[in-house]
Amino acid sequence: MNPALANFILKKTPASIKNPLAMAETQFTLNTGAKIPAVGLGTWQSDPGQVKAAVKRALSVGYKHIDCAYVYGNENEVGEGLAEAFKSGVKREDIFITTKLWCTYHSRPEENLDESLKMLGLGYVDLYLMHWPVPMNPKGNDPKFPKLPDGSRDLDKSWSHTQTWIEMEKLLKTGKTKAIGVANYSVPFLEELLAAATVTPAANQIENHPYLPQQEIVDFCKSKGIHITAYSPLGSTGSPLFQEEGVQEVAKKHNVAPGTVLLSYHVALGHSVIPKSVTPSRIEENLRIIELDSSDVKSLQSISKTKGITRFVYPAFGVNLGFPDKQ
Ligand SMILES: NC(=O)C1=CN([C@@H]2O[C@H](COP(=O)(O)OP(=O)(O)OC[C@H]3O[C@@H](n4cnc5c(N)ncnc54)[C@H](OP(=O)(O)O)[C@@H]3O)[C@@H](O)[C@H]2O)C=CC1
Ligand SMILES: O=C[C@H](O)[C@@H](O)[C@@H](O)[C@H](O)C(=O)O
Repeated sequence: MNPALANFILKKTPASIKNPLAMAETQFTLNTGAKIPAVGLGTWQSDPGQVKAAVKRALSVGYKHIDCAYVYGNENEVGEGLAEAFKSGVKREDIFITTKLWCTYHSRPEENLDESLKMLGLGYVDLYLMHWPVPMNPKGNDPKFPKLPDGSRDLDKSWSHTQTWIEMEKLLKTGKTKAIGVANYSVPFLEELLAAATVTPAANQIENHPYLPQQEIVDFCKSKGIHITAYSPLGSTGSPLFQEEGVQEVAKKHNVAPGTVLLSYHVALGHSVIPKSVTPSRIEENLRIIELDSSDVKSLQSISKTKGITRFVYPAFGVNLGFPDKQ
């Protein structure tokens, strides 16, 4: 452990909180039998110029899990950070790397995975996710965000997300990914996928926090053995959930920062969580996970009943993705 961090934890940890770093080392078991670390570093909107240092820092202070995506446009730099971490002794087999298939590659998952692996400088990833269940035109006017003349996203209506999944299943035999999963799947989309699937997704990565509990998809995934990874746990850009009074109350009770509560909440639920930061002190801070009791969890889960539902990430695909708050 980084001595500076150990010192920080010792000084800041009230006696009632048992070893928050050990809590951050929690792992969950996927339906493949592999372990996924509870806490990972997010990399969306982590600028080139910053993300290499962020990845290096994270791995040096104890992160074992990095969340990436082709569409983030920074996998090259994430790869540089990984390479430096490997040089300083981190072992590939000790860390868990997720990346994601972008929408314009739905009919060509292996091609997109190969591009990500090349940029990341890896021979395999631990988890490959379908980023959104929405195929976009692979031959449109932009390789990532093709648009129609009216400005709307150019979707590939000749291809279905279930076909994409069947193509993704084939990746398991290549050894280029250890597991496959989905992201941004609602119950109706997941039902459709499962009806066509031979392999049950290992994970569903969804937006999840006290303003968006998504209990219906969380329960559905649990019933099917699909692990939940919570994205935008702090409310995404600018971490707006730090200002939420209900979160602050629980933070005050435990004498920790609101971020610790927002992250510990998912670990208490048995979910992984992937906060993004490029700020060294925050990267370290986000490894602090405490044990929340059931009354804390209940009070965090009830916040949206009074404050309403807020979904921070909902790209304008122009498609009904089946989430109840968007009907
Ligand atoms: N599958 C999908 O479609 C999606 C996946 N994701 C994944 O989830 C990750 C996390 O979600 P994201 O939307 O980035 O948002 P987060 O909820 O992780 O919030 C990130 C923001 O919070 C700030 N922040 C981080 N830690 C702290 C802290 N301790 N105190 C104060 N502020 C803090 C960051 O600032 P700074 O960096 O400047 O420190 C940044 O502005 C993404 O990076 C990505 O990997 C996210 C969205 C969609
Ligand atoms: O992972 C992060 C998000 O899903 C992000 O990739 C999308 O919101 C993308 O910017 C889009 O506009 O479709």
